[in-house]
Amino acid sequence: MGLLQKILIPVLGLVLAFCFYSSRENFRPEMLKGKRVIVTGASTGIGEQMAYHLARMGAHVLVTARTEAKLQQVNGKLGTHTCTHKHRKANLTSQVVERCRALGAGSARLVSGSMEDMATTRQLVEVAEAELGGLDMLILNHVGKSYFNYFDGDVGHVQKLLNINFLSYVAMTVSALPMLKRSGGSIVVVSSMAGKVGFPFTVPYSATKFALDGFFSSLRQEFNIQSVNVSITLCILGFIDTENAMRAAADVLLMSPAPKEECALEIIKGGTLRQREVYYRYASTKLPLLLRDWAAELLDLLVRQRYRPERLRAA
Ligand SMILES: NC(=O)C1=CN([C@@H]2O[C@H](COP(=O)(O)OP(=O)(O)OC[C@H]3O[C@@H](n4cnc5c(N)ncnc54)[C@H](OP(=O)(O)O)[C@@H]3O)[C@@H](O)[C@H]2O)C=CC1
Ligand SMILES: CC(C)CCC[C@@H](C)[C@H]1CC[C@H]2[C@@H]3C(=O)C=C4C[C@@H](O)CC[C@]4(C)[C@H]3CC[C@]12C
Repeated sequence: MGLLQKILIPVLGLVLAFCFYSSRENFRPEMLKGKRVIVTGASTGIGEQMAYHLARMGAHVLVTARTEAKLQQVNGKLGTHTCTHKHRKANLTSQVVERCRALGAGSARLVSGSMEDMATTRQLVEVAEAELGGLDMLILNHVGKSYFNYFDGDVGHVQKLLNINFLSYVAMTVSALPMLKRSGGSIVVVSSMAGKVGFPFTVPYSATKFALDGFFSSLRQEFNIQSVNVSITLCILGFIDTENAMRAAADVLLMSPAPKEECALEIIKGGTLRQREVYYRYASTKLPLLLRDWAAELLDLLVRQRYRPERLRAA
């Protein structure tokens, strides 16, 4: 009996775990060929890298961001295309879009507008319907600008950030759902470790990311009960080396960031395989979360030890 408990049961557990994981479908880039995908917040960072991966895989990509320099580049000249409309619809040439086309995208187009305004979300989805004739994957990735410092008591900023980082995700989902139901498509929600655990210096941002978990994890349950064939993948990311993140936090954090290119690919893989959650990097996100429910104070302490508050920039 002793031998059975010590050796056989763990071995059986390992065999079962191996069978479970190896029976899962493997990712192949061809899975994205011809798929119609929206990537929000794709002018920089992880969103930009996702657009390039999707383009290489032959997807039809529709990228969004506000109208800023990088997306205003027309025919190689920065800022020559001045925009008089609040929301420029469809088919604008941009740096990111140009590169997507060069990389082999089925098609690539830009729709710009601020996600602070819920009317924009509806317009974005309408353009997708008109131009792509449907939608297979909605990747919600954009985030509004915030500060990396002690909470400053600005309630208006929390509200604004909730609009951009949370409510617009809800509104985009509601508008895109009929198309996603028709295609049996996927919703990919880019969140953060800061949406699972409280970290210092990102109070408003963290609130918006926790809200995403509440909304989309509940919605996933309802989809399941109602047999709605639309997957929801919540992505839990650690520190990633995007320009904005590095500028805000690299001096203060005692940890090395993971590469945005690999991060972008892992998000696409997880969404395509219809995984419930993506953890990137796995070891530095999933493992600390094991502590969260059983030794929360220990996790809080370990986290604080990785911060250098004396290096915060004066607010
Ligand atoms: N980098 C990191 O360390 C981590 C990132 N994440 C998550 O990954 C995702 C991407 O992060 P990252 O690549 O670093 O972000 P970036 O700051 O590089 O990109 C943010 C994108 O959102 C767009 N955006 C900003 N404000 C608005 C707005 N009001 N309306 C519409 N679009 C807007 C920006 O374009 P524009 O300004 O032109 O509008 C840009 O394309 C986010 O969801 C973030 O929370 C999670 C954990 C860690
Ligand atoms: C020690 C471990 C348990 C892991 C800790 C990981 C922590 C430190 C990681 C996980 C998520 C990360 C933040 C994030 O999600 C997004 C941004 C936005 C960007 O513009 C500025 C940087 C910032 C605040 C990241 C800072 C570092 C965070 C808190």
